[in-house]
Amino acid sequence: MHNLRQFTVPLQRYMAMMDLQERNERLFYKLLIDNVEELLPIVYTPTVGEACQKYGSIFRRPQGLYISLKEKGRILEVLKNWPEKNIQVIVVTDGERILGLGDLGCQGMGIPVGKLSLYTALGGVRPSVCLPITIDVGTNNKKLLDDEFYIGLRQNRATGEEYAELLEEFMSAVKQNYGEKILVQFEDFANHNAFELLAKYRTTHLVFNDDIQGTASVVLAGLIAALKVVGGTLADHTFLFLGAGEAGTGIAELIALEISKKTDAPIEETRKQVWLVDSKGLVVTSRKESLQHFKQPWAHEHEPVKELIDAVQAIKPTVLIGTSGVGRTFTKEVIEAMASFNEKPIILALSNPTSQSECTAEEAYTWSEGRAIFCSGSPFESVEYDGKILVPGQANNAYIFPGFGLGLIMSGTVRVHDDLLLAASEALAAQVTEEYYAKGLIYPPFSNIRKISANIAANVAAKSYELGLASRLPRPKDLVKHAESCMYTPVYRSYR
Ligand SMILES: O=C([O-])CC(=O)C(=O)O
Ligand SMILES: [Mg+2]
Repeated sequence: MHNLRQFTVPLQRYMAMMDLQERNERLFYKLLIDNVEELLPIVYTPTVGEACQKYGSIFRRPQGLYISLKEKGRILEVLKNWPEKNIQVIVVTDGERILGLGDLGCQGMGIPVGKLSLYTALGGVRPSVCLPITIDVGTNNKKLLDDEFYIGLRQNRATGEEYAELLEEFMSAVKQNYGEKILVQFEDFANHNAFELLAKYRTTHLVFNDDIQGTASVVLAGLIAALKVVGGTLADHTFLFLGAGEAGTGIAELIALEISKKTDAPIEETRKQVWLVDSKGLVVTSRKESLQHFKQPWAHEHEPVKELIDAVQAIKPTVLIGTSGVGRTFTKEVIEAMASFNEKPIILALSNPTSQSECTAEEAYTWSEGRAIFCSGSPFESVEYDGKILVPGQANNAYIFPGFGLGLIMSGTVRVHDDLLLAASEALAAQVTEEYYAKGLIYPPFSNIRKISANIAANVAAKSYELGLASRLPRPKDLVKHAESCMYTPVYRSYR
């Protein structure tokens, strides 16, 4: 840590950490676990975003497996080249929508690498069973195509049948090589592929889309916890999203599902409490024909509204959630409006990395006179307002996916069911203690993440056994203990 702290530029720390991961894996994980709050922003959001943007020029050696269009017809063979034979989790991207940074092509590899290092550090999944994969079908990022250091195929993205065939070959090769219970986490695919891939493979493979389902589970957990601070039930709230992509519609659906389960109202009804704004304005019935299919369930009866501020005024949400990937869109007017009709407005600026956040913590607190319950996707420092220190929460997927994955693996779960996501949310929310509520916090600190992950894993596994999706029998009696006993822990002997 002493050496690492000599570097003042976050990207240099990132590079030093990547070198360490290569040179001494145990020390890498020991450091990451013992200094998680300090190092998470380095190996993960926001620095990993910058690393992906500059991946070509900071490249030293490949950290994962690249599968390109050129390997079509030989993907199984390529998988067999990876030195580890026993793989349990794959995180795969095609780099088309890296965080809120857009198409970074092959340089998106930083994301699967970073996510899997959190599987190990936060969720205790052994490093040797993790495989980062980037599928290279080209990039439409002109700047990268012209960059002499770009590491991927220099062509525009393959689409349509060519793309679908490559993905199909990949998914079947993965199952053939690693078996039925290999967990495949889709990460940072563009909307137009993400929903389709999830729908296509969720019935035949153990797949999980972190941007749709992981984000949803984390945000739902925060909202369940927030009820303790603001009162009422989820059903009493009205939700407005800016951004109707993977995160927005994924969160919206899980909220509607949870309310439906709690109130016995049909989901078609509970969806009406959730409103989405996309780049063309409020998603309303009159736009239905022209909407992409994943937005259609959210087209409600309302006159057209173009601007976010007007939608906020018209809908009067209690919860405002930003998932647009576009920074600085929660303006002073928007936050002030939220604060004018809510005693404690819940404001979640989820877009990553920090540069894409819909507003800063300071803006949310200042413009709401210190009353907002604010969380962001990427971390923000505490803010002093009116003599008080206000601590923003980080509503980041990293709370859920490592524990969620551990729960699936340790129970031998064969398919991901939405109820498992709800189980993960409830387990995370249950980790927020009175002490945190009193400070207005709706997420526990990352310093407790290993314990949190064990609890999430246990609750997910319990639900999986209950639903008959878990193949590892007999079911352990104490699932929290079992989760802890499964977790990889880098230990050093003390000679003192
Ligand atoms: O990586 C993160 O911090 C969360 C995430 O999945 C994304 O923004 O795509
Ligand atoms: Mg992502």
